[in-house]
Amino acid sequence: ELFTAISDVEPLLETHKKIIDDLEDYIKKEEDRLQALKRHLVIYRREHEQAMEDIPNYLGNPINAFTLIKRLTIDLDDIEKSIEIGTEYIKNITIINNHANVKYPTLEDLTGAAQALTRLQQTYKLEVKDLSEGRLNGVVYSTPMSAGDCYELGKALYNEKDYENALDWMNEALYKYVDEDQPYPFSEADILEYISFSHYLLGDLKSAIEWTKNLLLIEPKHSRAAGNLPHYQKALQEKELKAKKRRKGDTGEPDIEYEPQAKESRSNSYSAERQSYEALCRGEKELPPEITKTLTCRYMTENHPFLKLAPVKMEYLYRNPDIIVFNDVLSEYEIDYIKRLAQPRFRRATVHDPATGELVPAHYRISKSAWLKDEESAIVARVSRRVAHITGLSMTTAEELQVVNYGIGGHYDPHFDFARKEENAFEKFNGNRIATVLFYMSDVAQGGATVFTELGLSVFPRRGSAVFWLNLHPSGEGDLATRHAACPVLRGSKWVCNKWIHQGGQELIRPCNLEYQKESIIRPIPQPIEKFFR
Ligand SMILES: O=C(O)CCC(=O)C(=O)O
Ligand SMILES: [Fe+2]
Repeated sequence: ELFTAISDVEPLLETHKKIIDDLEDYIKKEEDRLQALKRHLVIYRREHEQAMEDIPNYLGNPINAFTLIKRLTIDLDDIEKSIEIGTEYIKNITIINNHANVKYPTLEDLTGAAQALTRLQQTYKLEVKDLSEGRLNGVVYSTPMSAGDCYELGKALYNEKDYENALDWMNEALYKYVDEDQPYPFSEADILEYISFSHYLLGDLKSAIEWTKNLLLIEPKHSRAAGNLPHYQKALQEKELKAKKRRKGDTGEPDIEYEPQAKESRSNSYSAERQSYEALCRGEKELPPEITKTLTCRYMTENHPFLKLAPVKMEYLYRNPDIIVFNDVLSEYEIDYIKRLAQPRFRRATVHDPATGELVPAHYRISKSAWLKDEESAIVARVSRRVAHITGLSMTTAEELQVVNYGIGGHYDPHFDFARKEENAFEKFNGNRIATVLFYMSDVAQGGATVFTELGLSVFPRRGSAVFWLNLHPSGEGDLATRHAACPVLRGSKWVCNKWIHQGGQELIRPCNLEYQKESIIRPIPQPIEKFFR
């Protein structure tokens, strides 16, 4: 027993002190924990209220979509961890247990949203600073991103080996972290470590050394940094030695050096098509006057007797090859109906992975789509009939109606709609895709144009209109000038549906001929429609 001698009790005071310290420490941690949870609650509440004010507008903003996914993945994990270290009582109300029936995004979703943001950044030349402040093209659309948002975004990109973009976002995270004074599950040193390691992986040893030194200044005992520094320094020395030797011409090695990829060299290495695509997406290219002066518009009454009663507004967007837009060819009712029918069947666009033979999500095409049959709905059949009327082509071998919705940063890289000879596709359709009719079922607030990379033409979506072009020359050969793409959606949601018309059934309507040059799509009309109605 200790109490019998005061001297023996004395050590108890130490224990006592320890308990005070421990308890203080524990309470401080609990308070921090509750503080962090309260902070999450405030953000969730604030964002939810904003979202409910105007849901499509809120979710149509890529930054809001990203931060929503982040809140439901990374932040939710954080909250859960916080709660787990709490009492049994709190454990019993764990969020996930109680809401098993609601949807949660996955970490893949977070990565996807992060990649979408960098795609938008690159295509539309957006600055990290603007995005992180919630600005798109000069207008503020969302609450600024926090240091934590930027950090998680940087981390997702880093994990996808996109070190350039990871660096930009980590730098932004650092900038915000210093000002924010928030309890985060990561430290300033963690950000600095990502920055230095990204520099290293990009081959920029000098910057890697610089940033590792910064890290060691704020956390001198950081063991990985302390280990990496001499490694980087040695690598740099060797590299400089090699460079010196090479200048003298006595390395005996081939003259190749791994240089850090500068930003400029990155953008210069883009293919001409990529550059054309991005400029067109930004709406920066204008058609030359030789083309624009040939572009006319009129009411179309030919191709089918029905059009005499209901003429269609048609406008040339390009001549030879002819790209035509038909305005007001889908009604609001039809649009809503088609969207509602398609949505429950949506699947992510997939491709066959040649290595595994499995269907994997296609990176060149980020969207969800579904197919609708004429037989299942009078509305779908009506749309097919309308396509027949306005194009004058037979629908006997056309594909079903494809309905597509593009998500955050959704896009479709440059492609042809026709199958190349070697692809051997479309046998069951009696021939190649002779024509495309692409209906727009939404306006798009920013981005989302359909662009023709060979022609230098951008078409910005207009709800209810349809673009039409022939993919094949009269000889049946694919027309390379029809190469086109769907630009990433910057703000808003893009809905389209399309009808692909095949060669089979057109033998008498558009007999093929061996001339390579394509003729005009629409036959000349005898009289303008206005005369009928006057
Ligand atoms: O959505 C667009 O603007 C173009 C879509 C497209 O080219 C396609 O689905 O083949
Ligand atoms: Fe296409």
